[in-house]
Amino acid sequence: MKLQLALDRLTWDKCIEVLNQTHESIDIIEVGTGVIKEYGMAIVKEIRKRFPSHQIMADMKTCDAGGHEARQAFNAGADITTVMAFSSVLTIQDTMEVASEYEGRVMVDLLEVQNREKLEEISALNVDLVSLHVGKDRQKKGVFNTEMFKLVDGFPYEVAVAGGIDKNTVGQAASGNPNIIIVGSAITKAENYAQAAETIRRTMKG
Ligand SMILES: O=C([C@H](O)CO)[C@H](O)[C@H](O)COP(=O)(O)O
Repeated sequence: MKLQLALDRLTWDKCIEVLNQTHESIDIIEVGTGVIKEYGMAIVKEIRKRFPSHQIMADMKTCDAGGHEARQAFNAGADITTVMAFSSVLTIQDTMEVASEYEGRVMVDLLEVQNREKLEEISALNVDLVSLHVGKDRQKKGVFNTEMFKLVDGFPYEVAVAGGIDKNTVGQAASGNPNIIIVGSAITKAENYAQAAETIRRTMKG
């Protein structure tokens, strides 16, 4: 089970500061959508340069122009890019094709998806990695909970989970045995980033 740190709503310097203090506790660095909107692919390139042995996910949250956006992410040094499950199948297909050209991966973000038909539809596109995700705004009504695993039950996907997970809830999230646990604010808003990341990592490993 891997720990992915999501860098969201942070300045360039703060992203680097948080990573300098947490890199030993995390497996995957997520360059968040808002950070990419602020600084473009330059920040993905910078993080690639500074952390050459970490996996990097560019959270592009692509919903159209899949091929183009995937190319942007992989050219900048990302290993994984994201595409929204509600996008056209053609967008997901184009994203997948470019990923295979770069030997990269695609995480399909299931934000707001509630029906398993969508899961059937994307499995025909060779998608192998999805995220069960409670979005930032939706978190006002509740964070990630284990009921959400039902959506992917029986499908062969690798699964990531995200949405307000912290040191108190990471054990519960880990109980569903996801492949990746994504944590953002619980680390980036902590007083001591290193300690917060290490506590979460130790708790999820049981
Ligand atoms: O993708 C994310 C979300 O849409 C924020 O823009 C986050 O990376 C994900 O939700 C994890 O962050 P936290 O919810 O702060 O743990």
